Amino acid sequence: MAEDRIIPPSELIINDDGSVFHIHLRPEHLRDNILLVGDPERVNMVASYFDEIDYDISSREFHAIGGRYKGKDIMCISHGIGPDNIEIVLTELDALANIDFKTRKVKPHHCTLNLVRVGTSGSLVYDLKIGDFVVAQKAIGFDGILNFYADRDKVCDLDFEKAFCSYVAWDPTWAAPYVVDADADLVDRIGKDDMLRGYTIAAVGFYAPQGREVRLKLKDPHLNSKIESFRYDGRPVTNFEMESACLQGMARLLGHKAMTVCCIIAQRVAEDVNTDYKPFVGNLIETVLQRF
Ligand SMILES: O=P(O)(O)O[C@H]1O[C@H](CO)[C@@H](O)[C@H]1O
Ligand SMILES: O=c1cc[nH]c(=O)[nH]1
Repeated sequence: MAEDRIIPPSELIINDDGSVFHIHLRPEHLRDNILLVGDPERVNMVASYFDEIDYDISSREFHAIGGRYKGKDIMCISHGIGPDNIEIVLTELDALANIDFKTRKVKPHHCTLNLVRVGTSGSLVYDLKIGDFVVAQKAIGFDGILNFYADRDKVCDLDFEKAFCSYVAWDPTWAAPYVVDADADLVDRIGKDDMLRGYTIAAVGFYAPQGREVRLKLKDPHLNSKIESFRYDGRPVTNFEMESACLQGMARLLGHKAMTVCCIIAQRVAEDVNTDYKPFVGNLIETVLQRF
Protein backbone atom coordinates (compact mmCIF):
# COMPACT_ATOMS: atom_id res chain seq x y z
CA MET A 1 0.00 0.00 0.00
CA ALA A 2 1.40 3.43 -0.98
CA GLU A 3 2.66 5.25 2.13
CA ASP A 4 1.20 8.58 0.91
CA ARG A 5 -2.38 7.27 0.57
CA ILE A 6 -4.87 9.17 2.68
CA ILE A 7 -7.15 6.59 4.29
CA PRO A 8 -10.77 7.76 3.89
CA PRO A 9 -12.81 8.42 7.08
CA SER A 10 -15.26 5.68 6.10
CA GLU A 11 -12.44 3.08 5.93
CA LEU A 12 -10.71 4.00 9.18
CA ILE A 13 -13.39 5.50 11.40
CA ILE A 14 -12.11 7.84 14.11
CA ASN A 15 -14.57 8.97 16.80
CA ASP A 16 -15.02 12.63 17.78
CA ASP A 17 -12.86 12.11 20.87
CA GLY A 18 -9.93 10.93 18.69
CA SER A 19 -10.42 7.25 19.51
CA VAL A 20 -10.59 4.46 16.96
CA PHE A 21 -14.13 3.29 16.10
CA HIS A 22 -14.84 0.02 17.96
CA ILE A 23 -12.21 -0.35 20.66
CA HIS A 24 -12.52 3.33 21.62
CA LEU A 25 -8.82 3.79 22.43
CA ARG A 26 -6.65 6.75 21.44
CA PRO A 27 -3.02 6.38 20.30
CA GLU A 28 -1.71 7.31 23.78
CA HIS A 29 -3.49 4.26 25.25
CA LEU A 30 -1.46 1.81 23.17
CA ARG A 31 1.31 -0.29 24.75
CA ASP A 32 3.78 -2.46 22.78
CA ASN A 33 3.08 -5.50 24.95
CA ILE A 34 -0.56 -6.56 24.71
CA LEU A 35 -2.46 -9.42 26.29
CA LEU A 36 -5.69 -10.37 24.51
CA VAL A 37 -8.53 -12.31 26.15
CA GLY A 38 -12.02 -13.25 25.00
CA ASP A 39 -14.01 -12.38 28.11
CA PRO A 40 -14.26 -8.66 29.05
CA GLU A 41 -14.35 -9.71 32.74
CA ARG A 42 -11.03 -11.59 32.29
CA VAL A 43 -9.39 -8.19 31.68
CA ASN A 44 -10.05 -7.36 35.36
CA MET A 45 -8.41 -10.66 36.33
CA VAL A 46 -5.32 -9.72 34.29
CA ALA A 47 -5.24 -6.18 35.69
CA SER A 48 -5.48 -7.51 39.26
CA TYR A 49 -1.80 -8.47 38.83
CA PHE A 50 -0.79 -4.97 37.62
CA ASP A 51 1.10 -2.67 40.02
CA GLU A 52 -0.35 0.50 38.49
CA ILE A 53 -3.37 1.20 36.25
CA ASP A 54 -3.37 4.11 33.76
CA TYR A 55 -6.81 3.68 32.18
CA ASP A 56 -9.87 1.41 32.10
CA ILE A 57 -12.03 1.80 28.96
CA SER A 58 -14.98 -0.29 27.78
CA SER A 59 -16.89 -0.26 24.52
CA ARG A 60 -19.16 -3.16 23.48
CA GLU A 61 -17.17 -6.38 24.11
CA PHE A 62 -13.88 -4.51 23.98
CA HIS A 63 -12.61 -3.79 27.49
CA ALA A 64 -9.07 -2.44 27.85
CA ILE A 65 -6.92 -1.74 30.88
CA GLY A 66 -3.42 -0.30 30.55
CA GLY A 67 -0.81 -0.09 33.26
CA ARG A 68 2.41 -1.59 34.57
CA TYR A 69 3.38 -5.07 35.65
CA LYS A 70 6.69 -5.27 37.57
CA GLY A 71 7.76 -1.93 36.04
CA LYS A 72 6.85 -2.94 32.48
CA ASP A 73 4.25 -1.06 30.42
CA ILE A 74 1.49 -3.44 29.38
CA MET A 75 -2.16 -3.46 28.36
CA CYS A 76 -4.89 -6.07 28.23
CA ILE A 77 -7.87 -5.95 25.86
CA SER A 78 -10.83 -8.28 25.41
CA HIS A 79 -12.07 -9.22 21.95
CA GLY A 80 -15.24 -11.12 22.77
CA ILE A 81 -16.06 -14.40 21.04
CA GLY A 82 -15.17 -15.08 17.42
CA PRO A 83 -12.60 -14.45 14.71
CA ASP A 84 -14.53 -11.53 13.19
CA ASN A 85 -13.91 -9.58 16.40
CA ILE A 86 -10.18 -10.31 16.30
CA GLU A 87 -9.97 -8.84 12.79
CA ILE A 88 -11.45 -5.60 14.19
CA VAL A 89 -9.19 -5.52 17.25
CA LEU A 90 -5.99 -6.21 15.29
CA THR A 91 -6.79 -3.66 12.59
CA GLU A 92 -7.60 -0.98 15.17
CA LEU A 93 -4.60 -1.72 17.44
CA ASP A 94 -2.36 -1.56 14.37
CA ALA A 95 -3.98 1.74 13.34
CA LEU A 96 -3.16 3.18 16.79
CA ALA A 97 0.45 2.08 16.27
CA ASN A 98 1.10 2.74 12.62
CA ILE A 99 -1.31 5.36 11.28
CA ASP A 100 -1.05 9.09 11.94
CA PHE A 101 -4.63 9.99 12.96
CA LYS A 102 -4.16 13.63 11.88
CA THR A 103 -2.86 13.02 8.34
CA ARG A 104 -4.62 9.61 7.97
CA LYS A 105 -1.42 8.27 6.42
CA VAL A 106 0.75 5.29 7.35
CA LYS A 107 3.60 6.49 9.60
CA PRO A 108 7.09 6.25 8.06
CA HIS A 109 8.46 4.08 10.90
CA HIS A 110 6.77 0.78 11.65
CA CYS A 111 5.97 -0.07 15.28
CA THR A 112 5.87 -3.80 16.06
CA LEU A 113 3.45 -5.03 18.72
CA ASN A 114 3.82 -8.17 20.86
CA LEU A 115 0.40 -9.83 21.08
CA VAL A 116 -0.35 -12.78 23.34
CA ARG A 117 -3.85 -14.22 23.50
CA VAL A 118 -4.78 -16.14 26.65
CA GLY A 119 -7.90 -18.18 25.98
CA THR A 120 -9.91 -21.26 26.89
CA SER A 121 -10.13 -24.31 24.69
CA GLY A 122 -11.43 -27.84 24.05
CA SER A 123 -8.91 -30.69 23.80
CA LEU A 124 -8.95 -33.18 20.91
CA VAL A 125 -6.30 -35.55 22.29
CA TYR A 126 -6.52 -37.84 25.34
CA ASP A 127 -3.28 -36.74 27.00
CA LEU A 128 -4.16 -33.02 26.88
CA LYS A 129 -6.25 -32.77 30.04
CA ILE A 130 -8.50 -30.16 31.63
CA GLY A 131 -6.26 -27.51 33.23
CA ASP A 132 -3.36 -28.10 30.80
CA PHE A 133 -1.90 -25.24 28.73
CA VAL A 134 -1.33 -25.50 24.98
CA VAL A 135 0.36 -23.04 22.61
CA ALA A 136 -1.07 -22.73 19.08
CA GLN A 137 2.23 -23.26 17.27
CA LYS A 138 0.15 -23.62 14.12
CA ALA A 139 -3.36 -22.18 14.04
CA ILE A 140 -5.83 -23.63 11.53
CA GLY A 141 -8.48 -21.03 10.66
CA PHE A 142 -11.91 -22.35 9.66
CA ASP A 143 -13.32 -18.81 9.44
CA GLY A 144 -12.00 -17.72 6.05
CA ILE A 145 -11.22 -14.13 7.11
CA LEU A 146 -7.60 -14.18 5.98
CA ASN A 147 -8.71 -15.28 2.49
CA PHE A 148 -10.07 -11.74 1.95
CA TYR A 149 -6.57 -10.25 2.32
CA ALA A 150 -3.98 -9.95 -0.48
CA ASP A 151 -0.77 -11.78 0.41
CA ARG A 152 -2.51 -14.38 2.59
CA ASP A 153 -0.51 -17.08 0.78
CA LYS A 154 2.76 -15.42 1.89
CA VAL A 155 1.97 -15.91 5.59
CA CYS A 156 0.25 -19.31 5.45
CA ASP A 157 1.49 -22.90 5.51
CA LEU A 158 0.09 -23.94 2.12
CA ASP A 159 1.43 -27.47 2.37
CA PHE A 160 -0.41 -28.05 5.68
CA GLU A 161 -3.61 -26.57 4.20
CA LYS A 162 -3.47 -28.93 1.22
CA ALA A 163 -2.72 -32.02 3.30
CA PHE A 164 -5.48 -31.18 5.80
CA CYS A 165 -8.20 -30.47 3.22
CA SER A 166 -7.40 -33.60 1.29
CA TYR A 167 -7.30 -35.83 4.43
CA VAL A 168 -10.61 -34.67 5.91
CA ALA A 169 -12.33 -34.28 2.48
CA TRP A 170 -13.10 -30.63 3.25
CA ASP A 171 -16.60 -29.60 2.12
CA PRO A 172 -16.25 -26.91 -0.58
CA THR A 173 -19.25 -24.99 0.80
CA TRP A 174 -17.16 -24.17 3.91
CA ALA A 175 -14.57 -21.36 3.89
CA ALA A 176 -11.13 -22.60 2.82
CA PRO A 177 -8.97 -23.25 5.91
CA TYR A 178 -5.80 -21.19 6.38
CA VAL A 179 -2.88 -22.18 8.58
CA VAL A 180 -0.59 -19.65 10.27
CA ASP A 181 2.40 -20.18 12.57
CA ALA A 182 2.74 -18.33 15.85
CA ASP A 183 5.75 -16.04 16.22
CA ALA A 184 8.63 -18.35 17.13
CA ASP A 185 10.42 -15.89 19.48
CA LEU A 186 7.25 -15.17 21.45
CA VAL A 187 6.50 -18.89 21.70
CA ASP A 188 10.01 -19.56 23.09
CA ARG A 189 9.66 -16.70 25.56
CA ILE A 190 6.15 -17.48 26.83
CA GLY A 191 5.96 -21.24 26.30
CA LYS A 192 9.50 -21.96 27.60
CA ASP A 193 9.90 -25.73 27.87
CA ASP A 194 6.79 -26.44 29.92
CA MET A 195 3.88 -25.60 27.58
CA LEU A 196 2.82 -28.07 24.90
CA ARG A 197 3.18 -26.79 21.31
CA GLY A 198 0.05 -27.81 19.43
CA TYR A 199 -1.91 -27.48 16.23
CA THR A 200 -4.98 -25.46 17.20
CA ILE A 201 -8.18 -25.16 15.18
CA ALA A 202 -9.76 -21.71 15.26
CA ALA A 203 -13.37 -22.62 14.54
CA VAL A 204 -15.96 -20.25 13.14
CA GLY A 205 -18.50 -21.18 15.80
CA PHE A 206 -18.78 -23.09 19.08
CA TYR A 207 -21.34 -25.77 18.21
CA ALA A 208 -21.50 -27.45 14.75
CA PRO A 209 -18.20 -25.86 13.63
CA GLN A 210 -16.55 -27.70 16.56
CA GLY A 211 -18.55 -30.90 15.96
CA ARG A 212 -21.06 -30.30 18.80
CA GLU A 213 -24.63 -31.56 18.42
CA VAL A 214 -27.34 -30.09 20.61
CA ARG A 215 -30.56 -30.27 18.54
CA LEU A 216 -29.27 -29.77 15.02
CA LYS A 217 -27.47 -32.49 13.05
CA LEU A 218 -23.95 -32.02 11.67
CA LYS A 219 -23.41 -31.84 7.92
CA ASP A 220 -20.32 -34.05 8.28
CA PRO A 221 -20.67 -36.13 11.49
CA HIS A 222 -17.24 -37.69 10.84
CA LEU A 223 -15.27 -34.44 10.62
CA ASN A 224 -14.01 -34.51 14.22
CA SER A 225 -12.85 -38.13 14.01
CA LYS A 226 -11.04 -37.36 10.74
CA ILE A 227 -9.42 -34.33 12.40
CA GLU A 228 -8.38 -36.52 15.35
CA SER A 229 -6.64 -39.09 13.12
CA PHE A 230 -4.95 -36.48 10.86
CA ARG A 231 -1.19 -36.08 11.38
CA TYR A 232 1.18 -33.41 10.04
CA ASP A 233 4.89 -34.00 10.58
CA GLY A 234 3.70 -36.90 12.72
CA ARG A 235 1.76 -34.63 15.10
CA PRO A 236 -2.01 -34.42 15.77
CA VAL A 237 -4.38 -31.48 15.89
CA THR A 238 -4.59 -30.75 19.62
CA ASN A 239 -7.44 -28.37 20.37
CA PHE A 240 -10.34 -26.13 19.35
CA GLU A 241 -10.77 -22.44 20.11
CA MET A 242 -11.93 -19.59 17.89
CA GLU A 243 -9.48 -16.72 17.40
CA SER A 244 -5.85 -17.93 17.14
CA ALA A 245 -5.65 -18.17 13.34
CA CYS A 246 -7.08 -14.76 12.55
CA LEU A 247 -4.89 -13.23 15.29
CA GLN A 248 -1.72 -14.88 14.01
CA GLY A 249 -2.60 -14.23 10.36
CA MET A 250 -3.49 -10.55 10.78
CA ALA A 251 -0.40 -10.02 12.95
CA ARG A 252 1.88 -11.55 10.30
CA LEU A 253 0.31 -9.48 7.51
CA LEU A 254 0.64 -6.28 9.60
CA GLY A 255 4.20 -7.01 10.79
CA HIS A 256 3.48 -7.82 14.44
CA LYS A 257 4.42 -10.77 16.66
CA ALA A 258 1.54 -12.91 17.92
CA MET A 259 0.76 -16.17 19.63
CA THR A 260 -2.10 -17.87 21.47
CA VAL A 261 -1.95 -20.01 24.57
CA CYS A 262 -5.05 -21.71 25.89
CA CYS A 263 -6.13 -23.44 29.06
CA ILE A 264 -8.06 -26.63 28.35
CA ILE A 265 -11.55 -26.49 29.90
CA ALA A 266 -13.31 -29.18 27.82
CA GLN A 267 -12.02 -32.68 26.97
CA ARG A 268 -13.84 -33.53 23.74
CA VAL A 269 -12.51 -37.09 23.45
CA ALA A 270 -13.37 -38.02 27.06
CA GLU A 271 -16.57 -35.88 26.83
CA ASP A 272 -15.65 -34.05 30.05
CA VAL A 273 -15.79 -30.37 31.03
CA ASN A 274 -14.81 -28.11 33.94
CA THR A 275 -17.04 -25.06 34.37
CA ASP A 276 -14.99 -23.95 37.39
CA TYR A 277 -11.97 -23.20 35.20
CA LYS A 278 -11.14 -19.64 36.30
CA PRO A 279 -8.38 -20.57 38.82
CA PHE A 280 -6.56 -22.46 36.00
CA VAL A 281 -6.89 -19.44 33.70
CA GLY A 282 -5.60 -17.24 36.56
CA ASN A 283 -2.47 -19.42 36.80
CA LEU A 284 -1.95 -19.15 33.05
CA ILE A 285 -2.34 -15.37 33.12
CA GLU A 286 0.21 -15.04 35.94
CA THR A 287 2.69 -17.26 34.11
CA VAL A 288 2.29 -15.30 30.86
CA LEU A 289 2.71 -11.95 32.65
CA GLN A 290 5.91 -13.16 34.36
CA ARG A 291 7.39 -14.25 31.03
CA PHE A 292 6.16 -11.32 28.87
O1 LIG B 1 -12.04 -17.99 26.57
P1 LIG B 1 -11.92 -17.25 25.30
O2 LIG B 1 -10.72 -16.37 25.28
O3 LIG B 1 -13.19 -16.48 24.95
O4 LIG B 1 -11.69 -18.35 24.15
C1 LIG B 1 -12.57 -19.39 23.80
O5 LIG B 1 -13.83 -19.38 24.45
C2 LIG B 1 -14.85 -18.84 23.60
C3 LIG B 1 -15.96 -19.86 23.40
O6 LIG B 1 -16.49 -20.28 24.62
C4 LIG B 1 -14.15 -18.49 22.29
O7 LIG B 1 -13.82 -17.13 22.29
C5 LIG B 1 -12.94 -19.39 22.34
O8 LIG B 1 -11.85 -19.00 21.53
O1 LIG C 1 -14.48 -26.49 23.63
C1 LIG C 1 -14.18 -25.29 23.68
C2 LIG C 1 -13.89 -24.66 24.91
C3 LIG C 1 -13.60 -23.33 24.92
N1 LIG C 1 -13.59 -22.65 23.74
C4 LIG C 1 -13.87 -23.23 22.55
O2 LIG C 1 -13.88 -22.58 21.52
N2 LIG C 1 -14.15 -24.56 22.57
